[in-house]
Amino acid sequence: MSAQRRLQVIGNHFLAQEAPQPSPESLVTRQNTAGAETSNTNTSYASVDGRPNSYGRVHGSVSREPAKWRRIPVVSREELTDVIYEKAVGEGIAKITINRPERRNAFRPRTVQELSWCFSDARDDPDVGVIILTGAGDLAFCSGGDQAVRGKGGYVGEDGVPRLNVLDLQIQIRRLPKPVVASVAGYAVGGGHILHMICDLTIAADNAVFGQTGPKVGSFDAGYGSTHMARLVGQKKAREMWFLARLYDAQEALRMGLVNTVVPLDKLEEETLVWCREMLRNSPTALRVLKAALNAAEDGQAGLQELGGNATLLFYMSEEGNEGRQAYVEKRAPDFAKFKRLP
Ligand SMILES: CC(C)(COP(=O)(O)OP(=O)(O)OC[C@H]1O[C@@H](n2cnc3c(N)ncnc32)[C@H](O)[C@@H]1OP(=O)(O)O)[C@@H](O)C(=O)NCCC(=O)NCCSC(=O)CCC(=O)c1ccccc1C(=O)O
Repeated sequence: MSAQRRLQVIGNHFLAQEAPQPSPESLVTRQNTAGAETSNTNTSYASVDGRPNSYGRVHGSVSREPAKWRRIPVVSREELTDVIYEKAVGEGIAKITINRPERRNAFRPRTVQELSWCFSDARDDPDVGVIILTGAGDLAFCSGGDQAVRGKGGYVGEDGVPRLNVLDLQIQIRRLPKPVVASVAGYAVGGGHILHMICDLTIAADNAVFGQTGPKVGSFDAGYGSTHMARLVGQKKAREMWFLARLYDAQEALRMGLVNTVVPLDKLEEETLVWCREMLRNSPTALRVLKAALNAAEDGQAGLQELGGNATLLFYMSEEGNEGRQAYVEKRAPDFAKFKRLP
């Protein structure tokens, strides 16, 4: 441990002991003004006596400071028009913003293509540990497919080809080996609702509105959009959401298990950053394998392939895995006998 880090840890220990202790009430789940449950926004950990436990003493609390965003205007050699892509300076957070507020951030094929490029960049960047997906402005996260460019076989881009390329994007987010957090203000409806559901976590502003509109406009998602929804909210509620195509406010979405927390609109980015920073403190491999495992429970053979890929990655990083490769390169028999067969 570096001297600087050691000093910081010792400092945190004393700070935690000497700082005014949060009251037990501030540590438990609170009621917001609407009377519904919101998760604690203090980022204190629950503790038996209201005092920070040893983890809290060592690590201190998570910063609520705004991030300093660096904009990346060109990705995959393409200038972004429909999406804003940013990375937080000095911390492993990437933010991808759907930027068509005049259409409530509806996506057209180009939007989806740009989102895919950004997610791909964030996946490949070893300094990025968590990715935020959000929408420009306060009125919408995303209102789904842009109905103005919907043709007979899908959404039509400049090349004139009809596409449903958002389905590929859903799979990309699902399989991305880093947490993806939806930060939702305003409407998350139609295909936009599916995008937030496919993200690993959803932080909702108190003005957020959720729901499927497909059956009202002649569309449906019989893939993740319905089956993953049923895993989140249960079969009855999923059928209600799709068959009636009603819209639900943020508190209702929280009660249904569609979102992780609800915060005041002006705290949305702050709270999203806190959740990201908290995850960034944790083992990236643990998060990666957990995401793959949770996916595998739902995704059949494709999910097992993803989980299996993680097992292979870890094996390639092990001495035993390298002994096999090294022996082949050196044209000798591998000595696997030296590796213990653990129970
Ligand atoms: C989102 C609204 C409820 C917001 O209402 P409001 O605040 O009153 O704003 P408006 O005045 O309605 O909207 C402002 C402006 O934006 C235009 N707009 C909004 N949404 C869209 C949209 N989706 N497409 C095109 N344009 C949109 C609106 O027309 C206004 O423009 P003006 O020029 O000022 O008139 C409300 O806007 C609303 O209900 N929007 C439509 C929501 C909707 O039905 N979305 C499509 C659902 S279907 C879908 O997303 C399928 C997606 C898909 O590709 C798919 C297909 C198959 C399988 C899976 C998928 C998948 O996505 O997963």
